Amino acid sequence: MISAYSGTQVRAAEEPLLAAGLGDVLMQRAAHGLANAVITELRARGRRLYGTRVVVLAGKGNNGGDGLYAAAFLAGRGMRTTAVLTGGAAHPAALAAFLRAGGHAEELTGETLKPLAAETARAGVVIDAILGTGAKGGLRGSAAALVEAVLEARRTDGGNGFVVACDLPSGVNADSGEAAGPVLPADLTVTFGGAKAGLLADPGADHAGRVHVVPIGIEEHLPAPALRRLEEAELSRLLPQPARRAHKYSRGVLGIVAGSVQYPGAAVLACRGALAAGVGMVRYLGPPEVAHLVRQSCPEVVCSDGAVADNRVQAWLVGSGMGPEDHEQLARARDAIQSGLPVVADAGALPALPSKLAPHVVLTPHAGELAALLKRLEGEADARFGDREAVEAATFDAVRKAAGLTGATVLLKGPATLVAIPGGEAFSQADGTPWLATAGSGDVLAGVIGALLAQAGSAVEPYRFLGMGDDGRWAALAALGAALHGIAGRAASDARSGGPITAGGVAEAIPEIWGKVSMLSNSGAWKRNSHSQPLR
Ligand SMILES: NC(=O)C1=CN([C@@H]2O[C@H](COP(=O)(O)OP(=O)(O)OC[C@H]3O[C@@H](n4cnc5c(N)ncnc54)[C@H](O)[C@@H]3O)[C@@H](O)[C@H]2O)[C@@H](O)CC1
Ligand SMILES: [K+]
Repeated sequence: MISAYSGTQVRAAEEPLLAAGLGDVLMQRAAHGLANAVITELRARGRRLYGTRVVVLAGKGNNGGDGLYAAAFLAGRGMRTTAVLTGGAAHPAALAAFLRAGGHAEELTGETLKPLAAETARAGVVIDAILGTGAKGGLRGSAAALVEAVLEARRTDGGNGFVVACDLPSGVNADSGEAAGPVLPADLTVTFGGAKAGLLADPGADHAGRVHVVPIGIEEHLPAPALRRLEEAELSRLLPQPARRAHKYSRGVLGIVAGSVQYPGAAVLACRGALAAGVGMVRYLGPPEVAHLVRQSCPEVVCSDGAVADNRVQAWLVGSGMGPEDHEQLARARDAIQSGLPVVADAGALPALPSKLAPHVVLTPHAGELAALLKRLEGEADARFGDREAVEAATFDAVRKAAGLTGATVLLKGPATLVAIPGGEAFSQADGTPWLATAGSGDVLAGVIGALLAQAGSAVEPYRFLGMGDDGRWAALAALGAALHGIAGRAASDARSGGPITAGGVAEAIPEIWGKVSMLSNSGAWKRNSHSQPLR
């Protein structure tokens, strides 16, 4: 699991070591980690160190100090290093070490801005160390102008140097991932002590590139993370396996209220997602025309046009492919949401939610749907997240706000899918491929999460190892669903040499992904499925 922290959490964890006079030691560890990452990257690209040009953009704080010490180390390895001092001053000891190592420093002024931007754009390696966790707002003034000029120079002259962000891309908010000003997108972010939450939430995640965490000795002082990302070991642990004496009802029955005469395919895809994700049985409730199509495509599904109360299920999925005119389906969706059972509320169910929900209700909006929901809840006049762009500019804040206002677990779909519960605990999963942005993909995801809710029952024990409160299990299941869906999408595309995929193709890829992931033990070794018989 990747654990990510707010800037404040990391700074608090540094406090005891700073008080013990270890500030410079921490900085040296960070700088070594950064320099080593640059060397590893150059070697992986088959580039020699000696003579390669490095430009470090160094702010006046400790982030700039890390960058300068790292550049000093690289200068010692024969790299040609220039420091651009963006804040009119620099960390004194780090600058002295950099100059001693043979580095060359330039002040950023109105006159030097253009040539320094051109030099940065041409450099083989750029270390972005303007701002770190001490940033207040985005890049401003001459540092902002420099980054804009570098971006422009790269656009026009095609510079393709490798950009490494020191701790986080400068101007990205460490807590939220927001970027109020220009940002130099990184190929790699080398972050210290623990990942910052803003590196796992868009738009910060988009700017961060790959994220590499360098331990610096503060780890034991870190609190529970602000954001978690499940990796294969946790996914393997969370995936349910049928008991030897399981029957279809004990394995979980999912009721699906989805699709409409206008969008019948959504019902089919939600059913296919659910069937692929291990549920014992799917019951479909909807208009006869849609039920007919569901029966044709998924003969495993039991269809009816009856009432929610007449169907014994362990969880519901409601809303995919439904519109405001589908009164009968919306009435069923409301009944399901009020049943007290775990529910996935998707698409058409989102505008019709009751005002107070609980974390066993999992909302699955995309950015546009989340904006509409927040606009309704916050009131049009005060809405900070009035449109899709506002949500996309601050995804982590938006999803936490929605969880807080509704009381539900909220999953915001995107390249980094975020899941939050009202208490603030959250997950970020980025397992997929941009090919997943295809019609019907969300219906499959809703089906997968519904299936996981149906299989989970009310048990809390299997989730304890995540170190979250009991309500966190709903978010964990939603994150597990997002991960399965993402990995399956990637596998489906890989099977076509990286080509496009369809929503149906994602559903088809899920069982094999499930099998592969569930056979990975926590130590990363292969294990036997719990239901398989020992071979003698
Ligand atoms: N505190 C520690 O013990 C450690 C800190 N480390 C590094 O230190 C960084 C944090 O250092 P600092 O607290 O000095 O903060 P930063 O280096 O992030 O920046 C602080 C400086 O930038 C200015 N500033 C803030 N917002 C600005 C904006 N929007 N535009 C222009 N200037 C702005 C501030 O006035 C201040 O002078 C971390 O990101 C990490 O890289 C590491 O060396 C590890 C140890
Ligand atoms: K930085």
